[in-house]
Amino acid sequence: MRRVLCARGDVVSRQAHLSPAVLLLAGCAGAALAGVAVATGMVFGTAGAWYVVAIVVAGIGVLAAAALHLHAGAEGRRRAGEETVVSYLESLDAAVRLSGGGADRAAEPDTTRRLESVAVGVSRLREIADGVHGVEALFDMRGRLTWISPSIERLTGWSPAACLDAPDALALLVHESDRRYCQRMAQRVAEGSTGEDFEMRLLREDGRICWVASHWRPLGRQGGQAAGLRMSAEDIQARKEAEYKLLETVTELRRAQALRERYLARSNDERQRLSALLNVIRLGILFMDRDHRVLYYNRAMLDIWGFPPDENLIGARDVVLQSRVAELIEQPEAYIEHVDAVVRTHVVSEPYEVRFKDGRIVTDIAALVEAVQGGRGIGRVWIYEDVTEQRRTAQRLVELAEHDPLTGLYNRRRFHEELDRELAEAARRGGEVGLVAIDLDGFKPINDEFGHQAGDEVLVELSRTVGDAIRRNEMFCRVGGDEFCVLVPDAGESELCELARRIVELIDAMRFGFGGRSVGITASLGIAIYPRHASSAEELIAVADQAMYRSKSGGRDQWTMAASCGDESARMKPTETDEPDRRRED
Ligand SMILES: Nc1nc2c(ncn2[C@@H]2O[C@H](COP(=O)(O)OP(=O)(O)OP(=O)(O)O)[C@@H](O)[C@H]2O)c(=O)[nH]1
Repeated sequence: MRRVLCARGDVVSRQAHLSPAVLLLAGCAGAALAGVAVATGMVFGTAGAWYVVAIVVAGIGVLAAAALHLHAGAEGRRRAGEETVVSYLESLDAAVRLSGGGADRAAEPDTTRRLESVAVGVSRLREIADGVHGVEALFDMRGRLTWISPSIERLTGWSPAACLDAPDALALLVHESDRRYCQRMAQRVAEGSTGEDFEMRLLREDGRICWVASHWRPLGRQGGQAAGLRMSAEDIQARKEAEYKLLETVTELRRAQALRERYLARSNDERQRLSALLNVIRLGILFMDRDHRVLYYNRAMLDIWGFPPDENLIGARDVVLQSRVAELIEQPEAYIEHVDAVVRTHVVSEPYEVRFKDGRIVTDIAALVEAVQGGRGIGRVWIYEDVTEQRRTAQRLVELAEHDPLTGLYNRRRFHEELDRELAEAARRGGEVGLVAIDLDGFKPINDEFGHQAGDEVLVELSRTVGDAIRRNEMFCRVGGDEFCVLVPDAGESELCELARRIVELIDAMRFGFGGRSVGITASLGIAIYPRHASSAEELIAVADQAMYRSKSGGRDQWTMAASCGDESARMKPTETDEPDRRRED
């Protein structure tokens, strides 16, 4: 007899089939008795009577066999019923224990009361089975579903009946990706494992997926052999969705983190490259944030402002920096004023020259650092450049361009510039400008006789001697080989004559020792005054030269004042009658 716990929790006892062997045995017994009766009738000759007896006996035999079999069937059913009852009692015990009942009821001897209890227990079991939240399912050892809780319908949409009718309940209910694993777990339990816990996906009737936490347990294992398998499944879809969401969030976070790290690494690389670049350039770079605190600086900045190479200025306020550098520069107040003015503007500042006490010259330029998204600037960048060398080089170039390299006096180029400027100024103010032209007498013979070096010496010494006699507002220039001139602003005739006289005397007094001999030299001078003698620079030079030539032609070692503008002949060409102003004092 086979017992099946169906979906409603009913016990269905199937009628035992009449065993053919029993019927055969009973028939044989009846036939044997009939045979004995026939044989007896034949022997004793009372065949008709014995036939009747035989038939009766055979009938009795068959009836006896049938009675015996029926008795045996009833006994089997009784035993099976007892087994069922015992099984349910066990379940009931468990149910009663679950529902808080005492164990003593099971010990009551009265069978009726026990059966009533069994009925109550069965009813409770049904309630429990119907009301379980998770899915409970029983399988036989061949893997066939024998019962499943109604909750399967809520979970999957499949009714219990549909599950029971399915040829393979696991194929119906379990997602194909997890099916083999589920079967493997069941197999392990069938082979002796006490239980297997795992998670799997159920396939809903509508095609969607539902995650469950599953447990395979052996059912009624006796002597190591399980009577069936029980599968429990708890709906964990919400948890799985939360896990998925969490996983997605974590994945998203990881992706964002990886992205951030990649950008950070790239940004660090960029910063390193920029820092390397900024550290090799000679410009001092200083970034101040919008709160006037140091944000970044390079090595050159430390160097320019005299900070030690390991100085940490990050976060230092601008006023602190200013107080640190104030003692290094020549006009700290003016510089601080300049900085204050710059930070009030939003434009790129004009280069500002800072002079250091040690002679260095540094320029600064500042610009607002705009925010990427506009709005307020995020700080200010200051760029410092030590221009000391540049200035020195420029100064040297200017000197070379404006000075005579041998004597250091201003050269012809600078003389012309200065002459134009002075004439313009005199014209504007209605003043006068005097020009004294000087040409050495007999310089060539010194070169020829004592060498070029000796000539140079004469030129240098003369420049120094005459230069010492020149006032600060006067300009002494070398305009040719042995030609010089003095530009005298705001000078009257008498002053110019006095100057010429002094120069003639100074040169005349000079002595040089060449070749063991004492050698002297003289000069011829000509004086012209703007605008009295000329109306332009070129004309003034020409008039002064003419006066100078008159000094030469008049015997040298003397000076000559140019004739007045009205005296045409005096300005054009000296003649015998053009007596130069000999004002030379011996
Ligand atoms: N040593 C030297 N000689 C120079 C330099 N520049 C020009 N000279 C020479 O100066 C001389 C100038 O010529 P002149 O003015 O005719 O010589 P001078 O003998 O003074 O003639 P007068 O003016 O007529 O007396 C030339 O011999 C040039 O070679 C220089 O830088 N150094």
